Amino acid sequence: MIDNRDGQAYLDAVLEKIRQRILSINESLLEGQKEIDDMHEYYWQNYTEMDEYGYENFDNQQALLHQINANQEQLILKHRFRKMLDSPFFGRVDFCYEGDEEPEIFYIGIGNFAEKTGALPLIYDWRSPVSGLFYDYDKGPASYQAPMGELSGEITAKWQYKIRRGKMIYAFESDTKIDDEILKAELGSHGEVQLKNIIRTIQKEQNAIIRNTSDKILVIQGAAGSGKTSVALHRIAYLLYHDRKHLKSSNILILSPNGVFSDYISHILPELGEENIQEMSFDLFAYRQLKGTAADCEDRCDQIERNLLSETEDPVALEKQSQRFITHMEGFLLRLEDELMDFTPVEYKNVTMTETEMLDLFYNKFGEIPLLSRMDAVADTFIDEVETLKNKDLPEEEKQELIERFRQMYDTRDFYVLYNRFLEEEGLPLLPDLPPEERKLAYEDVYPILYLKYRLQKRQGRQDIKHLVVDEMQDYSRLQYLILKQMFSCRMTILGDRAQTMADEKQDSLTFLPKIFGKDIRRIVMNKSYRNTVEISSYANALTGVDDVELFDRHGKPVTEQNFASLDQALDAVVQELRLDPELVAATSDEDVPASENSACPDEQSADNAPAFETAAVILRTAAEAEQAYEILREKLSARGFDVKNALSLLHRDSTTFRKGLTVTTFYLAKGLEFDQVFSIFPSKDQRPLVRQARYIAATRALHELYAYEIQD
Ligand SMILES: Nc1ncnc2c1ncn2[C@@H]1O[C@H](COP(=O)(O)OP(=O)(O)OP(=O)(O)O)[C@@H](O)[C@H]1O
Repeated sequence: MIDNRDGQAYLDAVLEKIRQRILSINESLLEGQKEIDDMHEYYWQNYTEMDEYGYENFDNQQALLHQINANQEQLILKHRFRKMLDSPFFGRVDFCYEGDEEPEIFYIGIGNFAEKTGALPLIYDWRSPVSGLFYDYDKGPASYQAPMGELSGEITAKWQYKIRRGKMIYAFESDTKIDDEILKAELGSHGEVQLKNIIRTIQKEQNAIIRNTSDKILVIQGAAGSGKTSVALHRIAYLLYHDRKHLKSSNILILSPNGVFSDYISHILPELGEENIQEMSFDLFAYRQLKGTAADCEDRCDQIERNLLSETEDPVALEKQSQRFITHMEGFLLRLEDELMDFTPVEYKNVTMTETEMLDLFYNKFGEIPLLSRMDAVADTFIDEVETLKNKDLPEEEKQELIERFRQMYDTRDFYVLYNRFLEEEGLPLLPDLPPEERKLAYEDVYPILYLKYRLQKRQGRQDIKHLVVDEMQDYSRLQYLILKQMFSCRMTILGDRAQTMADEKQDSLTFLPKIFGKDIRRIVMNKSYRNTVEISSYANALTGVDDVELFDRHGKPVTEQNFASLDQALDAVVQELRLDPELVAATSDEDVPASENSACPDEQSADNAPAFETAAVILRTAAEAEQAYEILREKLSARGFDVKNALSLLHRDSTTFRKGLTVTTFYLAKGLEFDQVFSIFPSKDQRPLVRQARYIAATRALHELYAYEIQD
């Protein structure tokens, strides 16, 4: 019997059990492999004599598949247990059930662990019902939702542990939820370059979102750095754990802003023991959907660059984003029902469909089918009639010819042409009259045309997707949400921050989302910010007048504000202030980083003993400015012997990976990411609202140090 009252003794005993379990998995993997080899052997020796109907062969195949799956499961388990050897648990709750005298002790870790399958767990997965106690309660009365109903009692003790490479680094009893000192140390550390998993320190309000299974559509408005992305990913891990039967990782889709962001978050789910999930940008999806309509489409980056380079936002582009435009388009769609059609009777092999018959089918029987797909249904009816009367099937070619004759009754089936008609009605400038292969759509036209397509043509909804995550919700227009609603009828987690809108005016999606999705929506606000130090948050919030954010009490170096005559001089200052630690940057994995550095909270205030960082970013306004800064930095840093090849990168719109070291990029590509040190460089005379937003986005990317540089020329 293991003594579970002493954390250290429990650690030693559990580590031993995990090792034993891994050994026994190794044995069963070997046996399994032998079975597979034997089955192959048997097949090759006997396949000529197997029964002619293939029953035996089928049975063999099934047995083989079964064994391969069993081995696969064992391998996954082994992988999890090997990870647990590093840190088997991080928390403990002593819970005395109502009516009991003695508390039961629950250790909580990244996954369940029991001596053998079906035995009582020695460690409970952080997502298990009982683990909710750890995140939601202090010492005292508490309850949790078990499969058989709510269980109440009292928490008599709560412990927090840090274990690394199997060694206990600290263990202490705490009576607060998740001790602030531990959270401070976690936030102050810089041992990981991508987004971290936060299971050790999930906060109560975050836990409520992660474990919410009752609301169909959760909309989270969260301040910069409040943990929205982290919470969304932990929520996915939780949902997968709780509904393994119905929900697979392939049923979840994340709409993410770009490839780099996808890479930045890609390791979290595997780290939490789940498979990775599909990610896609909405712009790429739209581009694919409009392939036959236009050769190319602008994306969001093009649009932002265009806005940045012109003095004012284009009023026509703004009009195309408006509610009025959508309402008018709905009216246009209604009128098309009549205006698009030119019905003529069809006669084929002595069978005739009159105009009256056709009108009846078109507007009554098939009235529910989208307009541009409806004629196919009428054509099918006619073909059926011909086949019945002639008592034979028509050849495929003749059928196609007939369908084509029916389709000719549409004035046009080209969405681009239809859109132009709508623009003409609205008195807006027309798109150039070009063949599809020469058309390039401006960003503001992409989604209206896609919307026309979806309203006019039968489409395949994504029935395979059961949960959709939309990150950076403030960057999607009303029309984009209407399209999402048409495509997905599943559960959704939609998250974003109105303060990080990339337009002249802040977009509060919460004002129109309920109108689109109706009563299924539950709105949650997260206004405590964890990423930045108090100094950085306060500075950033003052930039755009954000005043409703609660700051986590972690202090650091004051923000450095400085003016320079040129970009070149500002970059000299960057080179001067850059505190990247070559050892940390060169380390290829967490293992390579000395434990003390990996876990330490850097002494951010000490000038002599300046902290050494792993990531830094120079964040600028436009792509051209970022490219120029990158080239200048390459020269300056090379001259100082900096490893520019491995530790300096330009992050551009087509980048797909997030790297350690110094990153040079624009504010809109830095969105969602974070860096130990940030140098934000903007032209001081550009005080347009969009560029003020840009400064805010850049500033809120900084974890520990922020340098706000302005160029005066
Ligand atoms: N409970 C927590 N414990 C430890 N770290 C946390 C916690 N919540 C958030 N963080 C940390 O705060 C930082 C910000 O988290 P995240 O990127 O998920 O926030 P966000 O709201 O999506 O930010 P933004 O909108 O500014 O991109 C990350 O470093 C994350 O690890």
